[in-house]
Parts: sequence; structure tokens; C-alpha cells
Amino acid sequence: MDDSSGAVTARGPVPADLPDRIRHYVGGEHVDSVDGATFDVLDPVWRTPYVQAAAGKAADVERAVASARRAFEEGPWPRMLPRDRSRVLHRVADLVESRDARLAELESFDSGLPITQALGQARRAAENFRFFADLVVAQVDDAYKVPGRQLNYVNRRPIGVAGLITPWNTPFMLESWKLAPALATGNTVVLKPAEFTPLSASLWAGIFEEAGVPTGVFNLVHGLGEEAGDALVRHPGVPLVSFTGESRTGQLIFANAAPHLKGLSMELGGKSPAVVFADADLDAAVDATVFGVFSLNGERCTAGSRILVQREVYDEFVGRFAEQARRVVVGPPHDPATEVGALVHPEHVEKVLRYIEIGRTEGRLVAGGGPPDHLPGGSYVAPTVFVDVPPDARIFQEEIFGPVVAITPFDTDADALALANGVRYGLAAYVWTNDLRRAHTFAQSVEAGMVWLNSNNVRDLRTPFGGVKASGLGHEGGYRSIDFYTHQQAVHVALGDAHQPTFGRATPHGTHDEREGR
Ligand SMILES: NC(=O)C1=CN([C@@H]2O[C@H](COP(=O)(O)OP(=O)(O)OC[C@H]3O[C@@H](n4cnc5c(N)ncnc54)[C@H](O)[C@@H]3O)[C@@H](O)[C@H]2O)C=CC1
Ligand SMILES: O=C(O)/C=C/C=C(/O)C(=O)O
Repeated sequence: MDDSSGAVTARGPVPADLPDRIRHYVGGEHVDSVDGATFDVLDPVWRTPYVQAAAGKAADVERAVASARRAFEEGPWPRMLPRDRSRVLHRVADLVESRDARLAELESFDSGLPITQALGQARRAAENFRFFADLVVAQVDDAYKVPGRQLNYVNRRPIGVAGLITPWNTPFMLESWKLAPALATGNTVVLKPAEFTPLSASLWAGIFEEAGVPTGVFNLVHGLGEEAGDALVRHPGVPLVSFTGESRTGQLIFANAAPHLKGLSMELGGKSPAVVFADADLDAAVDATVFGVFSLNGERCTAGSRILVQREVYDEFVGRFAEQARRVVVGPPHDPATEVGALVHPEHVEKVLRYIEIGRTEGRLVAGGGPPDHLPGGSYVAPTVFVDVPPDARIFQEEIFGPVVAITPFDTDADALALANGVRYGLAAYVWTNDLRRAHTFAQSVEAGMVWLNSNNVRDLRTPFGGVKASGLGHEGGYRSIDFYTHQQAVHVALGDAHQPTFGRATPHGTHDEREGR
């Protein structure tokens, strides 16, 4: 590959056996777009196109939905016993695990994530499949008895073709977070991965084939959001859409899905606060908040990208945080020593650098501020720390989605809460204090879908995952995912001689008394 940009970059090896073209996968076949269109895929380090991907449009989505529809209406998948589907999905998990090194290599090359973190994300993808494979077997549906008269129970059914639209920040893992529950519950799917990072998604086809997922159950359409993604959202044969991405895109999808009254689940952007009280264990708080904002290159929806620190420990915290941020190893994604790799795409690098320029006028820069000295140019951005950032600053309010943090002092618990809640987002919050009452009180009032108290962002797949305000709509995780991907039909059964004459015994409500017998 030729580095025609002239930028100085740390180059890693190009993975062996890259595909000559990234194609759609429809009805068990790898296919080009109906009109033959393609788009260039860049890798973040070389910043030049390394492959072309099929650019899906409405006709490609039509073909994929027809395949998924056929598999749903005529194929065995929705009709299989949960334990049989579960066995197949455990095989998917086994295969993901057995290919974790290859997955990490491709993901790191395509997205710029540090290889060690990409490996962790590949293993998490396998875990997502195991978790939902087990959950559908363990699933107990509700039943309600009216003694001697009525048995009422819930009949869960898959909904149909699920449209899954995913972002580029940790692509394979976030695809698995949707694929696993959608498939475990018996739906068929059309996946539209992010156009910046289509490479790892192409591995799904082989994995599903080898695991024994029937043809047509999994379909994949690559392409731009406004073309392939939009066509999937508007397709009348797709009754539900699970989307992860920017809040602005979520709003658009909400509007475009409205005419069809689709089921929607939206995991959107964030500007999550990490609140450090004066009584916190500062060693743990500094270590966790540095990781919390700079891991996954800072391209992380749950990043603690605003740190609020109580005035008594503000100077000490800031000094220690900045020092640790300067020690974070920025380097080529393939290097196991790297902690922050290359940002995903030149357009995204420009966005992050623009915010850093804005930050210079809004706060005081104490670390980073652009490409690191040893890697000038290219897609590397040093962990960047702004302090004394006022709450109306753009770098305090807006999602940057890169290795940039805004630190702001506060005095009282009430000030901390007002600052934490003073943005449009509400995805996550992190609280550091040794006062349990204060921690729980804060958690009750903070506007965030998820709160971690004295904890790293440790995930428990059984818990609800999602945000409030501009950070999302609905929750996935555990049984919430099962609820989203299934219809819950209530079946009411009369027992014994329960049938009673009707018109003759109208209740004061004018209908049968639904409270009868309880
Ligand atoms: N809350 C959460 O769980 C997470 C949220 N995110 C958010 O994702 C964003 C970064 O990802 P991006 O890929 O830049 O987001 P994005 O919104 O630009 O794109 C996400 C996906 O939507 C597609 N898309 C774009 N326009 C569309 C349209 N009009 N109709 C249908 N699909 C469309 C894209 O092609 C891509 O596949 C950040 O805001 C981040 O916070 C990322 C990870 C997790
Ligand atoms: O842990 C999950 O299920 C989702 C994580 C999504 C992110 O992008 C993140 O927090 O980085």
C-alpha cells in the first residue's frame, strides 16, 4: 500500500487473506449490489482505500428482506424448540471464540482499536451468544390462574424480520449484542453494519453457516446509512428495528419508521459524568476515570467524558489524572502495548481535532491537544485533558466520541447533580465516594440509564442497558431483549364448566367482571 497522504503514521502489517471485495450475504450467497455499486473502505492507519464494499440500496434491502421473510415464514428457525436453537447459538459462540485472534486482527485493522481491546471485544461477542442461548432455554413465561375458572398465560412468539443497524466503534461486539437475542428468540434478520468498518461483519456468514443456522435466517447488507440503512428502516416487511448510533440518526429513524409503527429500540449517544467526591478512594477513581474515557480510543458511548470533581480534591485529582493521561500508550493498533490506537476515519479525526480547537478557547489544556509528538499526522490523537471547563462549554455539552475529557469542579452534592444532569444526554454515570448513603442518593436522582458506583464499567448482561433523554429509547439486556424481540400474546382459557350466560349477568361495568375470582 502506498501512503499517498504523506502523513507520518505508524503502520502495522496488513492482515493476510483480506477479501478482494466485501459483499452482501443474502439467502446463503455472497452477492454484489443489484446495480454493482461499491464504496471505498479505508483503514484508519493507512488512510487509503484497502478494499471496496458493496453499496446496498433499496433493491438490495428488498432482496435481503425477501430472503429473511421466506426463512421466517417457511423455514425451521422460528419453529425450532428453544433448546435446539440454543445449541446452534452455542456453536456460534464456540466458533467466535475459536476465531477470536483473527477477529481481533481484522477489527483492529479496520477500526483502529488497540489489538488487546479488540480481542476482549471478540470474546465479549461470544459471551453475548452464550448468554442469550442460555436465557431462552431458561425463559419462564407468566401464567395467571383464577381458581376453578380461568387460566391465563403468555404465549411468546418471534416477530419476524428484525432490522439491525450498528455503529463502527466496536462493530463485531455490537452486532452480536443484537444478533444474539434476535436469533435466539426465533426471528430472522437483516444486518446493516457501519460503512466505516464493514470487514469483521463479513465473518458472520461463515460462522453462521458452520454452526448450522438455516439459510436465509441471517442476511447482511452493506452500504451507506442514508441508502441501505434508510431502506431497511422504511421497509414495510421489517416490523422491528434495533439501532445503535448517534442521537441525530436515531431521531431520523424514529420519524422514518413512524408510518409503519415499527418496534424500535435505540441505543444512542452519551456525555456521561464521572463524579468524584472528596471522600473517594482517589487512586481507584483516577485509574478508573482514565480508563473510562480513553479505552476503546474514547470512541465509546458510555465513556465518562465529563469528570466532575469536588473542590477539596480538585487540584490533586487534576494533577494525577493529567499525569496518568500522559502515560497512556498511544500507538499502532496491532501493537499489544498500545492503549489508544488510531481513530476510525479521517473525517472522525477532523471532528475530534475541531473539538480540541474549540476546547482551547473554553477550558485549560493540561494534557494532549492533538497528535502525539511521536506520531504526528495520521489518525492518532493523544489523550487530551481540559480542566476548569464551564458547563455551558461545547466540550462539556456535546459528544466528541474521541480521547478528550472535560474536567469541572463542584462544591456541594446538589451542584454535582445539577452539573451531571445539565446536558441533553443520559446514558451512564459513574460515582466515586466512600459514603454509601451519598452514592445511592446520587444514583436515585442522576438522569442516566446506568450508574456505576465505585466501579469500572463492568457489564452484567442480565441488567437493562440503555439511556434516557437523548441517549436512547427502550432498554436491551437480559429479559428486556427477549421482550423487544417477541410478541407477548395473552391467552385466556376457561376451565371446567366455566362458561356462564353472558348478557343475562352484566356487571356494573357492563362487561364481565375481570376481577372475578381473584
Ligand atoms: N448507546 C449505545 O449503546 C451506543 C451508542 N453509540 C453511539 O454511536 C455513535 C457513533 O456511531 P456512528 O456509526 O457514527 O453512528 P451513526 O448514527 O452515524 O451510524 C450508525 C449506523 O446507522 C446507519 N445510519 C446512518 N444514517 C442512517 C439513516 N438515515 N437511516 C438508517 N440508518 C442510518 C449507519 O450507516 C450506521 O450503520 C455515537 O453517537 C455513539 O455514542 C455507539 C455505541 C453504543
Ligand atoms: O457493553 C455493551 O453491551 C455495550 C457497549 C457499548 C459501547 O460502545 C461502550 O460502552 O463502549
